[in-house]
Amino acid sequence: MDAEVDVVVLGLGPGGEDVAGRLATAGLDVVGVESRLVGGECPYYACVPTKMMVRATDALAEARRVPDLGGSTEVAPDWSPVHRRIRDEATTDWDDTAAAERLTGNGARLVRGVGRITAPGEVAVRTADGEQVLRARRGIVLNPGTEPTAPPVDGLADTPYWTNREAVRTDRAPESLLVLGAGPVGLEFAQVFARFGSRVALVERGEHILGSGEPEAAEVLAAALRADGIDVREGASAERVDHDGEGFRMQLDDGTELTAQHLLVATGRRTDLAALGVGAVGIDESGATIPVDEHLRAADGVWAIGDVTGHGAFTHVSVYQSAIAAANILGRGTEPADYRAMPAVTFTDPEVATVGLTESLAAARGLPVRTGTTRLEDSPRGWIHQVGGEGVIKLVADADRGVLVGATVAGPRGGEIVGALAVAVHAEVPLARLRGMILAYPTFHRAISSALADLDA
Ligand SMILES: Cc1cc2nc3c(=O)[nH]c(=O)nc-3n(C[C@H](O)[C@H](O)[C@H](O)COP(=O)(O)OP(=O)(O)OC[C@H]3O[C@@H](n4cnc5c(N)ncnc54)[C@H](O)[C@@H]3O)c2cc1C
Ligand SMILES: NC(=O)c1ccc[n+]([C@@H]2O[C@H](COP(=O)([O-])OP(=O)(O)OC[C@H]3O[C@@H](n4cnc5c(N)ncnc54)[C@H](O)[C@@H]3O)[C@@H](O)[C@H]2O)c1
Repeated sequence: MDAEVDVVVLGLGPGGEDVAGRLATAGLDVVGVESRLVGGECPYYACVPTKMMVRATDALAEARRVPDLGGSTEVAPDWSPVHRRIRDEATTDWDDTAAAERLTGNGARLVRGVGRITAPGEVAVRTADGEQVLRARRGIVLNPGTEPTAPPVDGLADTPYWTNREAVRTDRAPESLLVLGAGPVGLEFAQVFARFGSRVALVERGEHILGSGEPEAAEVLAAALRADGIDVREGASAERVDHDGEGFRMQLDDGTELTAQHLLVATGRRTDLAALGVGAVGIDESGATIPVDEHLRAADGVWAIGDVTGHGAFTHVSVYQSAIAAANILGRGTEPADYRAMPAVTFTDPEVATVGLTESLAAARGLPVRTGTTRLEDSPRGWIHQVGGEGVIKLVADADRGVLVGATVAGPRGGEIVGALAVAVHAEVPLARLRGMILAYPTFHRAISSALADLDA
């Protein structure tokens, strides 16, 4: 049935679900349109299930460190509790009933189908029963997220390769796995499966793993992955991929041939803006992202949030933007979006956590950059921790303003340690004040003071 409503939310990822709930709770007539699962990628195929995997692998890794520290252990990895947890606790067998009820419980309506903007203020939804047209009086919020994408490697498209979606659903760790792409997706899965006994090779065409992350952190992580037995190949490109019904064969540009039972393609994400029909509201359909202003406005009566905005493909960004967009739609003033202290954590062991700018990004912006670095294993806590205590803290300062503009922590609990540095970047705490802090002995975060000292050296 066609309908006239206040707001249509097209795509219900973490931000879309949140914005629909906020607007409906505020009394607006809201329809959320979702073609797959309410909640989006994060709870069913991404953050939550992968972090359940990581939790299990961290436990295995710590158990394997016992002989170095205090006794003996016998570790026999078993994927079945991980799979059970993902299927039963995280995703309820990839069923979104609870999320859909949460949405409707907040007063929004749900239309299941593929939506497309057909005119300003108009969304046509292809549902199981035909087409439904929704007219939005106040506006449309776009939260379509991203789909996994594969590079144009000869033969690849004809093979049954995995993306994150198949990898999350697997009921056994593969005997062997090729991972193409060493961004956060490839890195997390490569280590998880290696620690569950898979023979893993990781192929990255960039100069080093971790993409635009700090090279010092990439080096620490690459060493840890190699210690896990992963064949890490940086600066390597796949030329051809074949599948013979049993397994994969990958030809690299240096002539090497790699084989494995499964292939995970983790080379990034894309959104089909033309399929979303954004040209109907004057947005360039050929771009990779939808440009938004600081209140998430993409066009007259159109807001966009989440991965599609290009401000960081993270759940915390999607939900952060949702609050700002909702306030703007409701005519409530808010602070404009501010990404200066954007945090990101790759949940490997060691965790690699960043906030704000890397050294090269800061330099590219023309800032007078100073950096300070310290190794965690040289700190009292790292030395006490011993095995698994390796890592690095790198600080990036704007020398003229005397504040941190970025930081990276690679090490045990790096994602927690970076919280302190995120406060410093966000609040622009003067370096002199930071140096005056008392940091508990012997914590990992106390090593921040050594990195600050190095900043002055
Ligand atoms: C393996 C993996 C691990 C990750 N781990 C983390 C992590 O630990 N921490 C973190 O912060 N982030 C993580 N991410 C990123 C995170 O999943 C995304 O940033 C997050 O899901 C936010 O995305 P979103 O809100 O833009 O939309 P998405 O979650 O992508 O959801 C968009 C929704 O829109 C729907 N949709 C799209 N087009 C239409 C249409 N035309 N009509 C109807 N519905 C439509 C889709 O079906 C989908 O459900 C991970 C990603 C991956 C792949
Ligand atoms: N812990 C987290 O927060 C987390 C975890 C997973 C994913 N994510 C988000 O999901 C997004 C997607 O992650 P991703 O890892 O798929 O993408 P990505 O773009 O971050 O990394 C892809 C990697 O693949 C490499 N690559 C591309 N084409 C290649 C080729 N032909 N051969 C070899 N290597 C190739 C790239 O150089 C890059 O290093 C990220 O932007 C991230 O924000 C976040």
